[in-house]
This record gives sequence, structure tokens and C-alpha cells, in this order.
Amino acid sequence: MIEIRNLSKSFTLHNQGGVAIPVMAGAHLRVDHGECVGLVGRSGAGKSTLMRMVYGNYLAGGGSIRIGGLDVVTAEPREILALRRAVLGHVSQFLRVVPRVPTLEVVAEPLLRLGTPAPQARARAADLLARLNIPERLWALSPTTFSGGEQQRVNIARGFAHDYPALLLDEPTASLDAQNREVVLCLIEEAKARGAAILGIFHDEGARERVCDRLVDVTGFTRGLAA
Ligand SMILES: Nc1ncnc2c1ncn2[C@@H]1O[C@H](COP(=O)(O)OP(=O)(O)OP(=O)(O)O)[C@@H](O)[C@H]1O
Repeated sequence: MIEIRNLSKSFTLHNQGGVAIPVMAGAHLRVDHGECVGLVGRSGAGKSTLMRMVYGNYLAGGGSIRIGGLDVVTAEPREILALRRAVLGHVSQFLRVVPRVPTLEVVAEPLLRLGTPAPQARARAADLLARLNIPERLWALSPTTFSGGEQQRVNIARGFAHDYPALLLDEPTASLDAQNREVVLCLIEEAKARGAAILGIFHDEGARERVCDRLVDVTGFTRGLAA
């Protein structure tokens, strides 16, 4: 479960005379187990900023973000790293790869880190790579030289390898072909069915309608700001 209370954020532009730009105030949001909530709102409303605060990449100005018993806003960096390892997954379009690590290991790694026996972790990785149509002859190679679409699918496989209780999805179906888009939508539905709390940004309207139980307009989170 993800529970956001009274969250606020403003950016300080240190290289532009320290100008403060308030982007959010009084944000409340709750995502229950087995629920997928889609963030909507005009461009610049703060969808990405909210996701980054939930993942612990941006520090909130105030309020709380409770996930798996931890308040991300006040947590220590090591607590956030532990949360990301076991509880909070993140799937974006972009793969950050370590050179020379084979694709199968890249996908199995989140499970290996959690102590899953290697054969089991690799079997899960192979299953996901096969579902996402990454040809088996590529599994032993590093994804560094893969096409953009292949890298995106490797990243999705990695993001779904462990059954995270909470998941952040940042346009997971963007630029996928119809067949792979369908696989990703099924993976999201499976994650919901096993009880994951999912928060996502979906510009793909069809995807949003299919997997989201609720949409939250982030524009509402700017109402608390002084005009
Ligand atoms: N690192 C940053 N420094 C300063 N301002 C920022 C930073 N990140 C975001 N902002 C500002 O915060 C506001 C919200 O941006 P954000 O990227 O969260 O919007 P969004 O709803 O995700 O937009 P889009 O749909 O276009 O991706 C914008 O006004 C943006 O300029």
C-alpha cells in the first residue's frame, strides 16, 4: 500500500538567483493492495515530480509517503535502498545497464540480490524474456548494443522479475508494438491480481483504461499553492 499525506514540494533554482518554484502542496493519495492508480493532469502539473518523490529521488518539502511501513520523506538513504530492493519496484522506458553483464543476469539480478537461488532466478528471467519476445540467442549478451525497443523490454522484464508489493510504472507501454504492449498489460494485470499497489503514468489512453482502477488528476495537488 502507498499512502501519501499532505505532501508538498518546491524547487529552488540555485543557479538562477535561488528562485523558489512551488509545484505541489497538500497532496493526498492512497493506493491499496491490488489497485492501479493512474496519474493524469496537464503537462507540467507534477506527475513525474510526484513519482520521483515516491521513489525517493526527489526530497519532499513536507508531508509523508508511507510504503511498507517506511516514510520515504524522512527515511535514511540506506532505508530507501532496502525499500527499493524488496518492496518498491520501478519500471521506466529506459534501461541503465552495466556493461558486459549478460541480459539474463540483468533480469535475474533483482531476485539474486534478494537471495533467490540462482536457478530459480534465471528461470524466472528466462520466462519473462521469452514472454517479451527477446530472442534467446541474445540472452547471453549484454543489452548495451540492443535496439531501443529491446532495451525497453529487457528493462520491463527486470522490473517485473521480483513480485514487488508496490510498483511505480512510468509509461511502461510507450513505443512498444501491439504484441509486446499486450504482454506488458498482462504483466500489470498479474501484478494487480497478486495484490501489488501500483501507481503509474500512462500516456497510452487504452492502457490507462484497461489497467487503472482510478485516475488522480495531479493538477488538484497544486490548489494548495498560494496564487
Ligand atoms: N529538477 C527540477 N528543477 C526545477 N523545476 C522542476 C524540476 N523538475 C520539475 N520541475 C518543475 O515542476 C513542474 C512539474 O514538472 P513535472 O515534470 O513533474 O510535470 P509532469 O506533469 O510530469 O509533466 P509532463 O506530462 O510534461 O511530463 C514543472 O513546472 C517543472 O518545470
